[in-house]
Amino acid sequence: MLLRSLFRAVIMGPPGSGKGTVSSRISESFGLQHLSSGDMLRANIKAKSELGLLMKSCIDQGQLIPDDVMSRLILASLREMEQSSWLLDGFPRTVAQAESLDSVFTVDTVINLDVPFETIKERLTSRWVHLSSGRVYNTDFNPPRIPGLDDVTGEPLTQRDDDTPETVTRRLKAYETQTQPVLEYYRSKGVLATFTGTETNKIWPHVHAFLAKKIPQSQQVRGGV
Ligand SMILES: Nc1nc2c(ncn2[C@@H]2O[C@H](COP(=O)(O)OP(=O)(O)O)[C@@H](O)[C@H]2O)c(=O)[nH]1
Ligand SMILES: Nc1ncnc2c1ncn2[C@@H]1O[C@H](COP(=O)(O)OP(=O)(O)O)[C@@H](O)[C@H]1O
Repeated sequence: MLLRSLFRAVIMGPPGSGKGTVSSRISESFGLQHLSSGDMLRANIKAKSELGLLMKSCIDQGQLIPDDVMSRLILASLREMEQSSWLLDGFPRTVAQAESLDSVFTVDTVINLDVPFETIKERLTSRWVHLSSGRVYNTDFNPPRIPGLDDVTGEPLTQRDDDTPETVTRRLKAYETQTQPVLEYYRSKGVLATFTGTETNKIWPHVHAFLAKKIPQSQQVRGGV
């Protein structure tokens, strides 16, 4: 068997900062497996499990899911990806979650998308998603080829129940109070890399150049941006 070193990364940033969009580009360029906490939660909700109902009520109110539930869910998935290089998107969102991740895995790098709140609010109300794949569109930035339909499957796109202006305000508040301390946690460990800007297409080349230096050449799928 060919042994190679594994690379484990986390992507952080306020809701709507472009984590999902940048994660897709990172997976495509560097072959990291993308695990999105929000996509996992929405899959649980769609399956209508009892836990899914609890999750939906938290999400729709713009609140975080309790740490113990969240850590169990994510760590179970990561244990199944023991042999993979991965990119975690949306987890950890609290210092307690970061500590539980740390107790099992070493995070090599944390990419922090630093996008102003004013920029984000407009984006989220024009976000459209394909629920089962997690593909994300925007009526201004990256519209689907046929309005309202997913480019790959042709299935209808939907808007998220938590992308209303009121819930976005609550999510940004939760980010400030509960998630920003996680940035400090990773900064003190020396693994935080912050990318500031208002446009994903301008931020992305910097993220690409940064990762190209960190990830062994053998793991990179494509060279270009
Ligand atoms: N106008 C604009 N929209 C963007 C940009 N980058 C991403 N988006 C859109 O903003 C919304 C939020 O992006 P997403 O990647 O889902 O962010 P996340 O919530 O951090 O995962 C989506 O509808 C994206 O298509 C950008 O540079 N400009
Ligand atoms: N790590 C987490 N801890 C607690 N709640 C979470 C976590 N990840 C996602 N959620 C819940 O799911 C919602 C949507 O998350 P996500 O899809 O990552 O949205 P966004 O990328 O727009 O911030 C969050 O507002 C929160 O209620």
